[in-house]
Amino acid sequence: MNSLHSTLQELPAWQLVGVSGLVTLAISLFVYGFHPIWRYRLRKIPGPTGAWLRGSLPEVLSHGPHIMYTEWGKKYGKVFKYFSGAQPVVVINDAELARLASLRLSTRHDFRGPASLFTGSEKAFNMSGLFSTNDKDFHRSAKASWLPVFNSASLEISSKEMNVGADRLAAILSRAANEGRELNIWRQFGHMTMDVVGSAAFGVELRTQEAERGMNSEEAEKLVWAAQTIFATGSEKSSIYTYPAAVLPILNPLMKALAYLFPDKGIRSAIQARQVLRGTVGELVKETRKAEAEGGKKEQAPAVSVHANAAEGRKKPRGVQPGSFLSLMINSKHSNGEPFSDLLASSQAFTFLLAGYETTASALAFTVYCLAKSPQKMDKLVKELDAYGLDTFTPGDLPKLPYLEACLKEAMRLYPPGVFLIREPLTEDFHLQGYTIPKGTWIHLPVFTLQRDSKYFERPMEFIPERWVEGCPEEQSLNRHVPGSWMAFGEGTRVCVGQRFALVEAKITLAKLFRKFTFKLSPGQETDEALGLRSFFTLGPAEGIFVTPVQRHEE
Ligand code: HEM
Repeated sequence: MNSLHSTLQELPAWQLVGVSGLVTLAISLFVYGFHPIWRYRLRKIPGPTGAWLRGSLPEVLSHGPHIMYTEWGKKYGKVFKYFSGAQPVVVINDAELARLASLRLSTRHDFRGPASLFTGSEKAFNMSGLFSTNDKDFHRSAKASWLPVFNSASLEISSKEMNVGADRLAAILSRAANEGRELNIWRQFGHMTMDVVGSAAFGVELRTQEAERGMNSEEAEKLVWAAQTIFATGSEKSSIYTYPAAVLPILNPLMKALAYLFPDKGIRSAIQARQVLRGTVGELVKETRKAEAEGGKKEQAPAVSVHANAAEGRKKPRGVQPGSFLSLMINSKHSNGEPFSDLLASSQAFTFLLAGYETTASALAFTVYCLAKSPQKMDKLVKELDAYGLDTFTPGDLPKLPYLEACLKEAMRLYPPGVFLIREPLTEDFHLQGYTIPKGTWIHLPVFTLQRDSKYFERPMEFIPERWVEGCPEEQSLNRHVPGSWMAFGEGTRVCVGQRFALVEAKITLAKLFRKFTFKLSPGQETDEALGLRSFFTLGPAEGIFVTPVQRHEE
């Protein structure tokens, strides 16, 4: 000690200042790494301590929130906290409280992947979609602009495109069935939903499905790649620059500069994927504007991947025509009467494409997965469809198929495409039944965990569609009907705007496919672990879901 003292005394003053500066910095960093202020503010909420600086981010990244939230829920109860790097997160693991939070909070935190390092117009584009925006006025006018696409008359029109999409998929499945070949149904549904979004929303035939390779399939394949990449590069581990910014936010400007100057693979892919999607959508917006200026000829003028619009030649129905989503956006106005800019209109279309594609594909693939594992339930569904007897469906047919609805709802209970709902009180602390959650805390409502909780569902890990069929004994005995215990589409002002569209699309597809096929699950995928279930915000299998379709009737 004495020798340290004398060494310090011998140092010139400037070196002494430098050393004390470094020591102070090291001590501050050391203390900061425990996040004492946040820990104090959230002291009444239990949760894992986590590692210095990184908190529990490594566990969440490596196992996925679906596993960690379930594990922590068992240990810490109905409200718990953890640190995602420097960021405090409160998880509300109670159905009724979670529902209350989703109803009362209308702002979300943004994601942390490469997109969090974007600046300028790229950032503005990213933050202006209906999902990402936190501007309440803009959100209200944007949501109102979206809604006509999902009213009954519009869905009636879109359902034609949905039937076409499912027919194309059936053609692919027929080939596989004839060859006794397995295929990745998750991937196939991904292509189909991309096609449906393309035609129903933009009046464009993307033709991503393999049986229908059109002249634009390469371009469409790029779109699928781009959408997948945006989902895949959403987390902190996608780039070397995102993790440091998550644990030490002070490094954010430096990481932004480095990512700009020396982009790594994660940043490059994220930028490239956005460029592909923005380019496509931007062109569509331009074409739509041009067609509108020329006098409403839009329907003949989709910009890219143009094939004859499948909906051409119909009588004029009342709903929104395929492709008119963009016209709606272009003609939308802010609450002060100002029209949406091209950037805002494009950002909505970009959101439509992203939000409407993987979620619906996963819901479909997991329904086939659950049914393939439960031949008796599959048989019951097939019988319901055969008794109904149709091969082409309109939205009006769907309420007459209660078991179909129950199968989809039950699969989405076990495998909700969105693992948790996201909220953040931005401007003031949030008070929830005795808990005070300071503004700036991320709030997660763990849909996956709640929907598998034995508090709300008897035999929660079993696929029992009957718990959703009104009047079935299981509906009473296995389902406690607690509000908030099934929230696969969210709740409140931020509830999924595409819910009706997704349900019509998924039901029509399942109805058409199970009229023609049953499915055999390839071995080695029977459990979540074997499937390599992974999650970040969305839930999916590691590689896919592999099934062999079996033709029900001779072709
Ligand atoms: C099975 C399919 C789908 C599932 C499971 C799903 C799920 C969700 C969830 C959980 C949310 C967040 C809700 C909340 O925070 O309360 C959401 C929001 C959203 N979804 Fe979906 N979604 C699906 C299909 C679609 C489709 C087909 C579209 C578009 C056509 C779409 C567009 C959106 C948009 C724009 C939002 C943000 C709404 C807002 O913030 O106001 N979704 N979705």
